[in-house]
Amino acid sequence: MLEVRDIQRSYGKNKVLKGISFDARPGDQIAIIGRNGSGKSTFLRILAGIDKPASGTISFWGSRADKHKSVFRQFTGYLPQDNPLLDELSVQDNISLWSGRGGRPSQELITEFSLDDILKMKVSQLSGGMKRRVAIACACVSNPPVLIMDEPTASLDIYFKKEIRTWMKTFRQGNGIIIVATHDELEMNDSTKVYSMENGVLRHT
Ligand SMILES: Nc1ncnc2c1ncn2[C@@H]1O[C@H](COP(=O)(O)OP(=O)(O)OP(=O)(O)O)[C@@H](O)[C@H]1O
Repeated sequence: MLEVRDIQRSYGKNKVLKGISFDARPGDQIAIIGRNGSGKSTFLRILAGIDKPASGTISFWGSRADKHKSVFRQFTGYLPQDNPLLDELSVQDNISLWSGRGGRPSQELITEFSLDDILKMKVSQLSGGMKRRVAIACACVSNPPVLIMDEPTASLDIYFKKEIRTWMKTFRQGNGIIIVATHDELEMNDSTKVYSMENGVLRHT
């Protein structure tokens, strides 16, 4: 269970988030849509613990995230909008870095994301779609119950889009929660709730 209450954030005089509140339950996919610059990425960074709100609270299964940094690490995987991978390292080294534990990624993760053939390749040698798939694998490496995804399929071809959407459905069927910022109608249609970010607040559509 994820509870978000009255999150506010400004950049200087620019009040970007004016009070964001919602709940999400296992199996939910919450889509956040909105115009460019409306604050979706700002909110997702706060949800992932990368950035701090000026006020408001986030709780994962009753644990207040602002009280303990480890709550974010335990409960969330985060896929940022831009490629978060280190291009000069191999796929395997990127995933190991993300896991924080070193060593080889689990066979389950390798199979799930079809990584076997590319494990030793440098990220710089991969296609954009494959980089996105590896970035999602990195976000999932510690098997988090909540996945925060910032435009996961933007710029992907229709085949990758379909595979990633199917994977997202499977993740939710396993009781995962997905919070996704998107401009993609199919991702909106897949979602259990769609909110629009307008003037710093979320409106149910
Ligand atoms: N680091 C920053 N410093 C100052 N202003 C920022 C910073 N990051 C974002 N902003 C501002 O906050 C507002 C929201 O930006 P944000 O990236 O969250 O929007 P978005 O909805 O994700 O946009 P897009 O759909 O284009 O990805 C914008 O006005 C942006 O200029």
